[in-house]
Amino acid sequence: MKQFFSVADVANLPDIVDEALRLKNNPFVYGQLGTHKTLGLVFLNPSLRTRLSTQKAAANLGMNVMVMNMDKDGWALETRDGIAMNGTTVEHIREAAAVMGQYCDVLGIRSFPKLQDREADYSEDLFQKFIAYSGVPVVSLESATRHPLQSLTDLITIRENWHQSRKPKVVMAWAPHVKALPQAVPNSFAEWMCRAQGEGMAEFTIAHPPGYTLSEQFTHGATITHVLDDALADADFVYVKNWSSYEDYGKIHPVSGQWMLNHSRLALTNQAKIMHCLPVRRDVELASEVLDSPHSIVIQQAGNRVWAAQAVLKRMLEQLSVDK
Ligand SMILES: NCCC[C@H](NC(=O)CCC(=O)O)C(=O)O
Ligand SMILES: NC(=O)OP(=O)(O)O
Repeated sequence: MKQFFSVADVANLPDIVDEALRLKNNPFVYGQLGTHKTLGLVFLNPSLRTRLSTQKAAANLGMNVMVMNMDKDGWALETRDGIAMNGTTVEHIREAAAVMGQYCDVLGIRSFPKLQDREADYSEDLFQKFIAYSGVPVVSLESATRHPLQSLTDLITIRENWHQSRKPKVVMAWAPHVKALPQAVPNSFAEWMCRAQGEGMAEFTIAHPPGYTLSEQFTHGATITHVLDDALADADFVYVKNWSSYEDYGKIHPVSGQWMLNHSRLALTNQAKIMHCLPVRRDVELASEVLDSPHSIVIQQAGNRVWAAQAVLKRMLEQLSVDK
């Protein structure tokens, strides 16, 4: 594996899920694989889970890790070509990424969308330039349009919590929020679940209010409804997430009806397990009574971030030794 940006970078979905679960049972079995290899984690936005779980995964593989909070500690980064840098930006991504590639064998980068210009965000310009100029394998720590380490984690967590022979019904339910959030997490979850559905691993439904349709490139094959209660009927897993509008890009539209999942809504489901990538705003996105109930698997889900990251880094390290 030379990059981890989308589900398309995974050749065999069941294989990587199985491998992550084997690593969970036996975390240190590849403890020498990363000896004398350095992982650089570059953050242009805040993070708790991604930062700590990826560091821990790398440590389990014997790697050294360096973390750079580029937004706070780095020089202001320029990504545009063909302009004189006579303003506030100090260092061009051409040099910055290339220099980090000199110090690191694998790089991870987190870069959220600005939510102002859809075409610019969805071009993934910064991420693609980072890959192009760093010259080393790059793993997404959440880009403008996707969060693949989260989505792999989500698949692992569903697998761990499903013991029946029929396919689980997985519902991604839009939830309210006070500010405009990226579509990266829901795009990515949809992209991974549509692939899983295509491979007979699940049935996937998305429920959102009118005006919150995601780009079809991520949701192709999913059942989509504007009626939350219809979606919740017989659901085995409910993945709660807010996102801002893709159509009226980055905007929040007023919604009618009650979209926050609470106990009475939960009663419509098949005793569903409740998932959220976190951080979650209690009693805005999701009722505390649900978060604090045995239905919630959000902490287990966050814990599984380690094994997703470890499975991905392991594959990148194996590729490095092939390319050597
Ligand atoms: N990495 C996980 C989610 C990150 C981001 N959430 C946030 O920015 C929450 C901010 C707040 O609640 O103010 C998102 O939804 O894409
Ligand atoms: N779920 C997730 O990516 O969390 P952080 O933003 O804290 O890394």
